[in-house]
Amino acid sequence: MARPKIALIGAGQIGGTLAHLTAIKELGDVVLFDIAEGIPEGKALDIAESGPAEGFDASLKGTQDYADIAGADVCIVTAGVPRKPGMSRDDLLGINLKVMKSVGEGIAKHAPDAFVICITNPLDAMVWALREFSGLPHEKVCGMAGVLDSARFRHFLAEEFKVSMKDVTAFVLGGHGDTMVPLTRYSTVAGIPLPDLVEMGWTTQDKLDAIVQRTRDGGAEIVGLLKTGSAFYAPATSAIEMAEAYLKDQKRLLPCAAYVDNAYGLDGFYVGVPTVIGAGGIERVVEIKMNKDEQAMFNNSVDAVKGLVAACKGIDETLA
Ligand SMILES: NC(=O)c1ccc[n+]([C@@H]2O[C@H](COP(=O)([O-])OP(=O)(O)OC[C@H]3O[C@@H](n4cnc5c(N)ncnc54)[C@H](O)[C@@H]3O)[C@@H](O)[C@H]2O)c1
Ligand SMILES: O=C(O)C[C@H](O)C(=O)O
Repeated sequence: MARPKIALIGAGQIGGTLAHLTAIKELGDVVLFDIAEGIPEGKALDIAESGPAEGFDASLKGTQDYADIAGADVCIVTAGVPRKPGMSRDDLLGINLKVMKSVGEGIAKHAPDAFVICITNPLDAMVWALREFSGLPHEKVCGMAGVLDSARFRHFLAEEFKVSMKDVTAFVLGGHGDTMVPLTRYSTVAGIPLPDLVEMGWTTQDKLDAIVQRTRDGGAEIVGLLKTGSAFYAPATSAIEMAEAYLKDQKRLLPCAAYVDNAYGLDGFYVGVPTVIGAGGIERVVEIKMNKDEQAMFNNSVDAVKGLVAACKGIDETLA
């Protein structure tokens, strides 16, 4: 049986890391696409040359031709521009919307059966636009953010509690922006919810609040340190977790930006929610019960994404 084909649209910091992880984990053969001549070819060759020492079987090809992604099983989209210190993700909307148009058309023409994971920011609006431009089924187009934001939350919690991050679970829902919603009641250490851990004296409410805020600012913290771009190791690893869930039909329950219809009070809208990812793509949107405060934070986040989607429609009339 042929190996799965993974097309990576964008061969920058995340694209290159995705290619490396895909090869090391032997998820399939890789096509790295980018408009920058030489970059995808150079990264593909460099990673391929690491194969003998690492011991993986995967072919890697760099290209500027969308025809090379033909028949891809998975497309992961990072094409576009990252933010710099002082910018918000939303400042990228105009420039990256144009990129989503060409990428959506390329995927529609050459890989219409692929499971598509968008990473480009501002995430929730870009995944919506990518789906519109590509015309692919909603369950085959999603965005990566919740896995990353939850991983950051888990890391900070594991440090605070001095326990293995393997035992920490967390859910961050809503849009991937300043309004994201880290849900403390649904985040646990080995099944013990965070509010109980506060009562047990493992931490204080103030410290937990600070960790929640650090999670919300997680992307900006890395941008402030790197200065020339944004995070790429954890984002790539998070997207690979989603791609693997699809390719191996794992039925993982992962938070991601998915098309929500008839749940969470939404009627056909992309935002971060818990989903089940398997061979069918986004097989299920899981509607969890929220209390009044959680619902208010979620609604606030949805409103922020609605504003960005409206801005997209204002820029490109084919989306209106
Ligand atoms: N969703 C998330 O959680 C998350 C996390 C980190 C970064 N991001 C976003 O991911 C995107 C990529 O980040 P990065 O660090 O890899 O950036 P990068 O600048 O290193 O790479 C982007 C690549 O896209 C290419 N590109 C630009 N226009 C293109 C087009 N029309 N077609 C194909 N390729 C094109 C560029 O040549 C470049 O190589 C940014 O928008 C960033 O904000 C999102
Ligand atoms: O913060 C950014 O600009 C990149 C990404 O969205 C992140 O959360 O790391």
